[in-house]
Amino acid sequence: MLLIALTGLPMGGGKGGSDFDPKGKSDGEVLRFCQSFMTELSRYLGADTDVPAGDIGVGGREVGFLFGQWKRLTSLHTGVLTGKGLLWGGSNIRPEATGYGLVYIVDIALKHHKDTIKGKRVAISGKGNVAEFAAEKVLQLGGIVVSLSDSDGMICGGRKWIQLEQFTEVRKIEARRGRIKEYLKFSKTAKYYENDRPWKHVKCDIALPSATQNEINKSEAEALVKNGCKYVAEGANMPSDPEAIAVFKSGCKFFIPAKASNAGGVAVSGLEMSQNSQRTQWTREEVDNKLHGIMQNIFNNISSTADDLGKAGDYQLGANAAGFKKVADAMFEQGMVL
Ligand SMILES: NC(=O)C1=CN([C@@H]2O[C@H](COP(=O)(O)OP(=O)(O)OC[C@H]3O[C@@H](n4cnc5c(N)ncnc54)[C@H](OP(=O)(O)O)[C@@H]3O)[C@@H](O)[C@H]2O)C=CC1
Ligand SMILES: O=C(O)CCC(=O)C(=O)O
Repeated sequence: MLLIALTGLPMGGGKGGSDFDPKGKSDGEVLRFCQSFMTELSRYLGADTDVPAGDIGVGGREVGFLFGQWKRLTSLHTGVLTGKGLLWGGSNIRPEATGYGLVYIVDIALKHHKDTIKGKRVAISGKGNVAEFAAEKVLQLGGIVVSLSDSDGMICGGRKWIQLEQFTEVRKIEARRGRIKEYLKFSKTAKYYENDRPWKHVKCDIALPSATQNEINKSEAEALVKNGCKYVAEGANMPSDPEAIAVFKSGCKFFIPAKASNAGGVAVSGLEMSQNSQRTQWTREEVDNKLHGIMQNIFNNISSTADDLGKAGDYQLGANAAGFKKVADAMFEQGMVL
C-alpha cells in the first residue's frame, strides 16, 4: 500500500492512497507509478489547497518522483509537496520530525509527571520513518529501545541489543526496505518473532506504537500493562483500538493520542512551506528548536484543556476538546454557524 497525507491550509489533515504494493518493485516501477498517480492527483493540489506529504510507503524517493511529475505538468516549483529533498526546497528535520516530536512530547509529559525517560525501557513498533527516528531520539535521551517491528514480525532484546552505534544498521535495512529480521546478524541477544507484534513479548515502561492503524488490541494492551508499561504515546495514526485505549487510560499513568503526539511531522511540513514561501532554509538546530517548542505547546494545550474540564491527566479528552474547540470557534467567527 502507498498512503499519502494531504494537508490543507491551515494545516488540516486528510489521506489519499492506492493499493500499489511497492515491496519488491524496481525504482523504475515505483517511478512510473508515482508519475501516473501525480498526473491524476495534480488537478486537486495547490500550496493553498491540498499539499501531499509522505506517509506509509511514501518517503523521500516517492516525494521526489511525485514532485518531479508535478513540476513537469505545471512548470511550477512551489511548496506544493512537503518532505522534499534538502537540495530542492525540503526542510531540515522533516524526515526526523514525527519520531523526534513523539519522543519530545513523551519527555515533556514525563517531566510534568516528575519522571524521566532516562533508563526507561521503550517498546516501539515499526521500523519505518516514524519508528526509526523515535528510536534514535529515545537512545539519544538515554532510554532503552526494547523492540522494533515490520509487517513480517518483530525483534526485541534487553538493554544491549541495540544502541546508537549499531542503529545505523537498522537505518541501512530500512533505506532499502529490507526486513527487520536481518538485524539478527548484528546482535547476539536479539530475538525475532515471525508474524507477531511486540506487545505480548516485552517488558517495558513506555510503549510507542509507530507502525500502522489498529496494531494494538485489548489483550495486547492488557499484556503491556501487566508487564509494567506505565506510559503510552501513539506515533502511528490510530494504532490502538478503542478497547486498548480504555485499558491504557485505566492502567497507565498517561496515554497521549496520535492527534497530539505525532503532530510533529505535519508541523514541520508547515515549517517547510513557510521556508518555501520565504525562499529560505533554516538550520537543523533552528527547525529542531521550533519542533520542540511546538510539542511543548501541544502538551500545554491538551493538559490545560483536560484540567479545565476537571479531568486532569486525561490527554485524550484534552486533545479532542482542544481540537474541537479550535474548529468550532473558527466556524462561529467565519459565520458558518451563529
Ligand atoms: N511519516 C510521517 O511523518 C507521519 C506518519 N504518521 C503515521 O505513522 C505510521 C507509520 O508511518 P511511516 O513511518 O511514515 O511509514 P513507513 O512506511 O515509513 O513505515 C511503516 C512501518 O510500519 C510497518 N507496517 C506497515 N503496515 C503494517 C501492518 N499491517 N502490520 C505491521 N506493520 C506494518 C512497515 O513494515 P513493512 O516495511 O513490512 O511494510 C514499516 O515498518 C502511519 O500510521 C502513518 O500514518 C503520522 C504522522 C506523520
Ligand atoms: O507532513 C504532513 O503534512 C502529514 C504527516 C502525516 O502523515 C500525518 O500527520 O498523519
